[in-house]
Amino acid sequence: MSLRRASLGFVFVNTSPPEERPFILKGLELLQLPEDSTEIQCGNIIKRYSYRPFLLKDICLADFASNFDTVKIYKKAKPKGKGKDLPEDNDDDNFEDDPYDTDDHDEGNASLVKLTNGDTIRKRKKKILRYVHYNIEKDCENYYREQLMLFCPWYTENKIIGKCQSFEERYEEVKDDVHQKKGEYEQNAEEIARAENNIQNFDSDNEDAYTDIATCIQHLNNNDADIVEIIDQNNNEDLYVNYDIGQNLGIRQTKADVDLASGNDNHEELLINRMADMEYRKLVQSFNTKQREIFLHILKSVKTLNDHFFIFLSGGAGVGKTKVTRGIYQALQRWFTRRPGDNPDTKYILLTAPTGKAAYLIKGSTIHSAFKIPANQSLTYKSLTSDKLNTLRKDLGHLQVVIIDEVSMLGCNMMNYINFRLQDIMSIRKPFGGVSILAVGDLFQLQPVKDGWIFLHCKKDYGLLASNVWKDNFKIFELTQMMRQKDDQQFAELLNRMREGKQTENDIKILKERTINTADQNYPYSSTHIIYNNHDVNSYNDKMFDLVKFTKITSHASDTVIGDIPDSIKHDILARAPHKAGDAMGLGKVFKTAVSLKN
Ligand SMILES: Nc1ncnc2c1ncn2[C@@H]1O[C@H](COP(=O)(O)OP(=O)(O)OP(=O)(O)O)[C@@H](O)[C@H]1O
Repeated sequence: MSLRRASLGFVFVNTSPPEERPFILKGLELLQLPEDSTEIQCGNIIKRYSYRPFLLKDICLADFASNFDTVKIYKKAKPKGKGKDLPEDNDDDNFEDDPYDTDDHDEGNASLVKLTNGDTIRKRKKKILRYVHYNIEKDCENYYREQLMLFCPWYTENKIIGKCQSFEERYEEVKDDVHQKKGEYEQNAEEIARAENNIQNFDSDNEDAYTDIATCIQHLNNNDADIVEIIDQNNNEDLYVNYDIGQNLGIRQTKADVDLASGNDNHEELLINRMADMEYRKLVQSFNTKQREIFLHILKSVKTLNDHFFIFLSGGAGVGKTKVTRGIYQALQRWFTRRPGDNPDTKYILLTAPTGKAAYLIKGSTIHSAFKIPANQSLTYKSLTSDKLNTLRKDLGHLQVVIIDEVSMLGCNMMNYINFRLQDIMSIRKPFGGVSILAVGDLFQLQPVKDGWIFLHCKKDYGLLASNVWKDNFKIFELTQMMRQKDDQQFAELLNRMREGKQTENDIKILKERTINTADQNYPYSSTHIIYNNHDVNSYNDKMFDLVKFTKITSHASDTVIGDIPDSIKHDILARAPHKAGDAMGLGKVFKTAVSLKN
């Protein structure tokens, strides 16, 4: 289960050796440090643990990280003027490293614990603990160091080893305590490790082991059989079936892979947050020649070139752009997290789209949210404050590839904004900060809203004088083979002819035959409607609402400000809340719905 959807929170402790741990630089307070000070890093869990007071001397890092959160102390101050003491966007304290863990508090709360560096923590609901998980066989010293670091109390990290010559030796001295403490966090850890080992060394002798760990195997086998059928329908079946993506990606070929290639599949990959290996391989095996070409080209660029790539993957409706993008995303995700100890949550690739709906369809993020671009504002580039930039760097600092779907809806000013934002995040003055871009879409489809086409010169930020990042950098790769099936295919071919203005008289006739008037008895009210402007959308929705005979509900929005802050500030915040739906990201004051209506 993805931990993002669990009811418990989780915390990741980076147990890599100190010299390999990334850190976040302090903001403006750096300027106030003495010249010879080396205290340039922001706080983090491990540092805070070493600052714990005597009262917590016996707790280990695992308990500390899992049980305690940092809190910000809110000093009650009398507001002097309108909006004067509104909470600020930036917190000028030492908690930039855990922006989502912090909580506001009054001074003098007895449940708070003060650390020796002045920070404050508070006991909260226990969180699930995640850490690097070194492999005892491949990296045993780091394995033992990690166990000691997490499950034995310490104050100075370089003294964890004690007087011993190796971490293993020290571990032997305290292993009973470590086991006991570890058991609280990892129940059945040894059995799971054994099962994982079995899966990796899968052979015919223990193939039944899968039924113990995955009871849904029969259901999956049935699904797989369907997918294999699709592969079999392909004219070049040998070519695809024998193509082994594993070799290309460094994934060892297992007995299960061989079985899969021969259609005899019974393998289930137990991985979190990504497509199962088996499904992924089948996806790649089903690519046609051109799809495979672009897929391999991108993989090769990532694996062999030090330089980045800018590719525009285009093609008409139904040529498989989305399908190939899914494959590329999965392949890159595996490539970037292939080393043992790589944190699977590190963002090396971003899957984005210009609108919420397009982002939802690819299970990605909108460009606005991924790059913290303010909505409803002019696209003149604004740098982030150093605190916000540090937070974003922490999240996206390892970025290697950005995939932008439905790129036709992305305007030239927005493209410019992304270019500058990535340069700021990566601190590299090269196009897109040295991050590769895969733009996917069809410029004959939807065009940008309130922005110019991507290939035009933008009019902001001296854009008319500058070169155009799209024209200067991007190379086009076009998919041409229509892959839609049966009835869909005929219609998609018609659309593709229209796309190029080459529609026939018969095409026009077919389209005209399909027009229907609202006065018609068979008018399909429940079909999706595309309406040109918001005003007509609202009238249509009101009409539908009136027509519905089932239970109707009308909700009126009411804005409230909660929190322990003075009333005058609450009023100020409320006064700033937008009233029009257009200013509130489409959220109106009245929401109407009814049983049987869908939005
Ligand atoms: N190599 C393939 N083998 C079998 N089916 C395929 C292949 N490539 C694509 N398809 C199928 O063709 C259909 C269209 O694919 P996809 O949605 O990826 O195309 P698209 O170019 O993104 O289309 P659109 O621009 O309309 O969104 C899907 O049903 C997909 O599963």
